[in-house]
Amino acid sequence: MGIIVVIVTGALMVIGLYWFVWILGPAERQGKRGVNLSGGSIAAEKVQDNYKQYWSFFRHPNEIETSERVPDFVDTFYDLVTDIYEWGWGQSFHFSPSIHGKSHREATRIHEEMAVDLINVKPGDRVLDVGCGVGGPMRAIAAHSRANVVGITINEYQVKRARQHNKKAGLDSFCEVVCGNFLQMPFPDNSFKGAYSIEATCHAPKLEDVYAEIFRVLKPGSLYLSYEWVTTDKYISENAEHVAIIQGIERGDALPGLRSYTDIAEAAAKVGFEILKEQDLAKPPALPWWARLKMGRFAYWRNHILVTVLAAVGIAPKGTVDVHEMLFKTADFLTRGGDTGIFTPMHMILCRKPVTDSTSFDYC
Ligand SMILES: C=C(CC[C@@H](C)[C@H]1CC[C@H]2C3=CC[C@H]4[C@H](C)[C@@H](O)CC[C@]4(C)[C@H]3CC[C@]12C)C(C)C
Ligand SMILES: C[S@@+](CC[C@H](N)C(=O)[O-])C[C@H]1O[C@@H](n2cnc3c(N)ncnc32)[C@H](O)[C@@H]1O
Repeated sequence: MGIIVVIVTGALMVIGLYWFVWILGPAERQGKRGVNLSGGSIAAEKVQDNYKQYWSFFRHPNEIETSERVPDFVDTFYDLVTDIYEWGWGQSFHFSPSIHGKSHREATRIHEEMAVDLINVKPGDRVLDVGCGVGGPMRAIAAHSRANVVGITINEYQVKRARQHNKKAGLDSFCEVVCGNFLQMPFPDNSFKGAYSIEATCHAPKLEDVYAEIFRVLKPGSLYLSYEWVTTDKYISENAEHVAIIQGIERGDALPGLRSYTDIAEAAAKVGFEILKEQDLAKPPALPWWARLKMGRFAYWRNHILVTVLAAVGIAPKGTVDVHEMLFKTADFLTRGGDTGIFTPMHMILCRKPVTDSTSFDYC
């Protein structure tokens, strides 16, 4: 009898310790804890309703390409997912190629630093981060380049989080965060010496519209780099499995219809950019960007149990379980997109705003 009590007590202590570490401990070494999951700026009791509205809107992404309501629903999406992303992924909301011998964190940073290295900015230059999330890339880029980075995101909650992180990292004098729509940016013409967007412009219903805005605010002669989400040349629109994978990615990531890799340079050229370079960074010899998603599978199950328990006891908002389940399924679609090679989240394009006779005077 005595031995059974000891074993049961020991087992309970181990389980308790496990939950303590995973509930109270942050998933990616820093950032969110499970007990702090929220619905962003949405009141806890409205999270489930907002999730339902989001889901019914994004059920048919191809049919909503022209909808003016897209930015509002993208905003709702980021209220719903921002805490879960930070908790389970970190402060950089994007993928990067895996690198032998380097951690995810290091690989992420290398991918971010490459973006700013390619746009040739100097210390003190004013650079625009289009769709900045909670600012993981912005901080890495400011620290690496000593440029002044201005980030824009449509989501108020992300602005709050990004400013907190900037301050905590001691980078608030280099990093500014603005809440706004990248389709109508609150910046004067010719006001930035460089711009980049990391896995963000895929949310624009029409790529030309956001590219035209970026073109407008850039100084002539300066460079813009983007990592785009696209279907590759392996995607066959008559293949039912391919279509299901792409639809799964669109629905779970608030995308108003994924574009083909051929659309990117076309959109950039249409608004006036010169194309300097275009490359799918996911192609071999790059190691799979989706390896991190695959490796996390066990953690997702654990997170699912955790979120269910936290929602049941009223710590996390009720709809958190639905949102987490949606992300769980999305991770699978993304992995299949990577395995089949029909999708890439890192189709890179590097462009320049040309210097014309009438504008050359502005570039100094
Ligand atoms: C660029 C975009 C976001 C890309 C990624 C940062 C996110 C895409 C899918 C997300 C996740 C899927 C599974 C989640 C898991 C179930 C949970 O337990 C922990 C968080 C996840 C790993 C989450 C993290 C972020 C993503 C990888 C899009 C929106 C354009
Ligand atoms: C997947 S996150 C990437 C964030 C950041 N680039 C990173 O890598 O961490 C996409 C970002 O684009 C922003 N976004 C989407 N649509 C937007 C719009 N219309 N205007 C401004 N920001 C937008 C989202 O709010 C979010 O911050």
